[in-house]
Amino acid sequence: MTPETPIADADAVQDYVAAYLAQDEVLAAARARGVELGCAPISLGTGAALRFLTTALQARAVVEVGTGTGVSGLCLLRGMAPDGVLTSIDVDPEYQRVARRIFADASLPSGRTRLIMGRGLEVLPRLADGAYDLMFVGSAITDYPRYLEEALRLLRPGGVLVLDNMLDRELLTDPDTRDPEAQALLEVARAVRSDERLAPLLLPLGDGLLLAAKAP
Ligand SMILES: C[S@@+](CC[C@H](N)C(=O)[O-])C[C@H]1O[C@@H](n2cnc3c(N)ncnc32)[C@H](O)[C@@H]1O
Repeated sequence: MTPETPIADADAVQDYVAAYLAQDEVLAAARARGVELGCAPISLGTGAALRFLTTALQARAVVEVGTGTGVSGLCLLRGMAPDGVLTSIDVDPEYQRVARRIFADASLPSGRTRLIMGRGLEVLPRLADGAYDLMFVGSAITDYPRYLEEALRLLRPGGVLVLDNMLDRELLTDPDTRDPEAQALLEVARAVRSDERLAPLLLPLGDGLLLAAKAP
């Protein structure tokens, strides 16, 4: 489908969104590996949004939690400045091994990516204050409220926090309101909305993308 084709139904909307993301062979391979390994790569629309954001921010330093097989990393890097560095954190060394290979296949110099193995909440406190243009988080939902605290410290003024899965239907329609993941989503959404230092924007892409820009 091309952007000129009329939109017929909900599935067609996803194709329509996808037409805005140039998915070359490397990106398609990263996505296929992610699906094969069961690590749920970001959606095409989310990828387009990440590339858009790093381009608009002229990002030179980005941090993400949840490397996976490198789909989100590739999208972020494609918008970043040519000498920009992506710091990507994951608990799983196997996923990071696959992502390292994908980044090499994309002809990215090794200095453009810094892959750190560990839990987000253990690694983020070691990173420098105010040094990042964008932080992307797509894993460990129960930790989201703590990621927000870290983002407020790590982002430069004008920097953007991007949280994925914010409209996860299964979680948000779960009748068991004590579910820790559902609680964490609601808590972080409330915290973002009520923080005067942040300008929020919720986009219905993928499982829901919450953007929060830190006031200059
Ligand atoms: C949904 S996948 C990420 C997909 C990736 N963003 C992509 O588009 O290819 C989630 C990843 O987060 C990692 N992960 C889970 N909990 C984590 C944590 N507490 N800290 C860091 N990484 C974590 C998993 O190992 C997995 O690779």
